[in-house]
Amino acid sequence: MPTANEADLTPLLEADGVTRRFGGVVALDAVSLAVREGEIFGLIGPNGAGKTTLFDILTGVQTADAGLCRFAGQPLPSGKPHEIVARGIARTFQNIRLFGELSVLDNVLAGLHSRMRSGLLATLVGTGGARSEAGEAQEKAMQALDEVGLADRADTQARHLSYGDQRRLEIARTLVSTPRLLALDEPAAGMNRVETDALRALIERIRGRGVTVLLIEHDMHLVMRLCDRIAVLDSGRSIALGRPDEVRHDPRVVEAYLGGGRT
Ligand SMILES: Nc1ncnc2c1ncn2[C@@H]1O[C@H](COP(=O)(O)OP(=O)(O)OP(=O)(O)O)[C@@H](O)[C@H]1O
Repeated sequence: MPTANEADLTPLLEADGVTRRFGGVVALDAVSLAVREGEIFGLIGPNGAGKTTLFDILTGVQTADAGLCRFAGQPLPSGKPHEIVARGIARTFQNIRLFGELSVLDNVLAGLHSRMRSGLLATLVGTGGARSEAGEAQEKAMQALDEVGLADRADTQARHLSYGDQRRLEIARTLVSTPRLLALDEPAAGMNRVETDALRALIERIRGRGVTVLLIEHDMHLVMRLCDRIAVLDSGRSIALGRPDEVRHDPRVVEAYLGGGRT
């Protein structure tokens, strides 16, 4: 049972009975969870558990067959990623999606242009309004790069960044939309321990600014140290939810990870 204090915490993002099928595969089977404002919430589970599918539905990349998602108490539009970004949810993807030939700064600006009033063409042509808007965008992009520790690499081509830095650049791209909730899909994938520790400090800094963080992650060392609460999915069902120390010792979780030789 939640304590009185815990019950008082308002959910920011809710999934309520979310179901998704692919032919005969039930990727999500009436999954419900609530991410509270200001927390770092981890979504874990063995391969194929349904984590990415849930992430995709919460961020409008896929639509649910049944169930509802709410953000700040309002139903989330289904299958409309741009509207969802406008509501204050930003996300990264499991596979890095950068423009390798563009500079680090331009990669962040590319994320901003879609939201600028003047649009990319006016900015390139250089109309007055577009110029001042472009100046603001540049400033915002540099702030985001500073926040992730990449300001000194602004002119470097993205493809020359280390893997860990590319992942941090992806986070910078999301920060320019000043999200209220940041959803990170396997942010530590492919990172070494030093990079992962830096990532953990970065995510804690972002949360320190009041941003709620939801992440999918396979790196248990990171998840257990970083997250306030964790939900565990297995075969499309939510099998456990709680603080890291509660989840770690839950027999259903141990079975999900170790049963059947899965990792
Ligand atoms: N586009 C699709 N078409 C058919 N089946 C799919 C599709 N996307 C996901 N699935 C299936 O749905 C289930 C959940 O997949 P999902 O990718 O959400 O799991 P996951 O927990 O993110 O796994 P991983 O940790 O390996 O990324 C799996 O059985 C998967 O094969």
